[in-house]
Amino acid sequence: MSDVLELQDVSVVREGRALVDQVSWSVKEGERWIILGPNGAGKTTLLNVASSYLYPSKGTATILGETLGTPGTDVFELRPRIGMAGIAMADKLPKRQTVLQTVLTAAYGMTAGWQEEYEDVDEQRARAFLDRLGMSAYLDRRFGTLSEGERKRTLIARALMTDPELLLLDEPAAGLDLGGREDLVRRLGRLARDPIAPSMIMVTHHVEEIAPGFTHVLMIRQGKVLAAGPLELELTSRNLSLCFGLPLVVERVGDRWTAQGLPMS
Ligand SMILES: Nc1ncnc2c1ncn2[C@@H]1O[C@H](COP(=O)(O)OP(=O)(O)OP(=O)(O)O)[C@@H](O)[C@H]1O
Repeated sequence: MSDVLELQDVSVVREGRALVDQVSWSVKEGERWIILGPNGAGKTTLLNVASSYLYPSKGTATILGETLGTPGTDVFELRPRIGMAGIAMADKLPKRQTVLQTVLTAAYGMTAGWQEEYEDVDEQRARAFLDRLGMSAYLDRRFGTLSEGERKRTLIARALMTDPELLLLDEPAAGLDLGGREDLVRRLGRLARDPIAPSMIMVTHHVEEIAPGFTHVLMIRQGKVLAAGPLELELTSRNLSLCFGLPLVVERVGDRWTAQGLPMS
């Protein structure tokens, strides 16, 4: 299996502080990773490196075989190979665009613009991805009028539109109600188990949001890797407690995970 992402001793330093601190991590083709960690741990910073939008201050980051900051690497060729769904992207998209337009513009590497002649085949693909994310009833709705959950599902459909080799999801279930979360987890589970779906990395704060089909976990705290490896081996009560800084018990229930704090003595 080839490497989709290979970080070697990567640090991201801002104002003298390492937001990501000497991280070495490799993601192989077909793996589906969860990044878990408390607020401010450096999860989004790490995802920004993986998306090629942030260069390491130290160390090397190789994404889909391209090493950032080396002469042979053109990030403008690399970026369309990476799908990214997160709040930062939502803010860049025009609120007046319809849901279908929002997804379609991704095929042309744009956030806006409806003057282009779109190919039928692209429109069919956009409709198919939106259908897969349960958004068929919203094709003509303006993006800015969507609920949090609907927006998140649209962004995932949009990220899939370029047929990425690597899909990055930044807290896709944040802000969703219980039904919305479970619906999204089910859809992400279907995607994660699809053998032709891209390699995936999902940032989350909650083990309950880990969809079946995800295979590995990276736990970070204060920019440092605390644990990295297969979920069954690394998602333990001990690691989770160290990661979040309080005693936690994690359990696997069927093909899902749940965690809770130990009662105070
Ligand atoms: N440009 C910057 N300059 C200085 N500090 C920054 C900068 N960007 C982020 N930080 C800090 O880096 C740390 C890590 O931020 P990051 O967004 O990666 O954390 P996170 O794990 O995604 O957090 P959350 O779970 O709250 O979203 C935070 O303490 C944040 O305040």
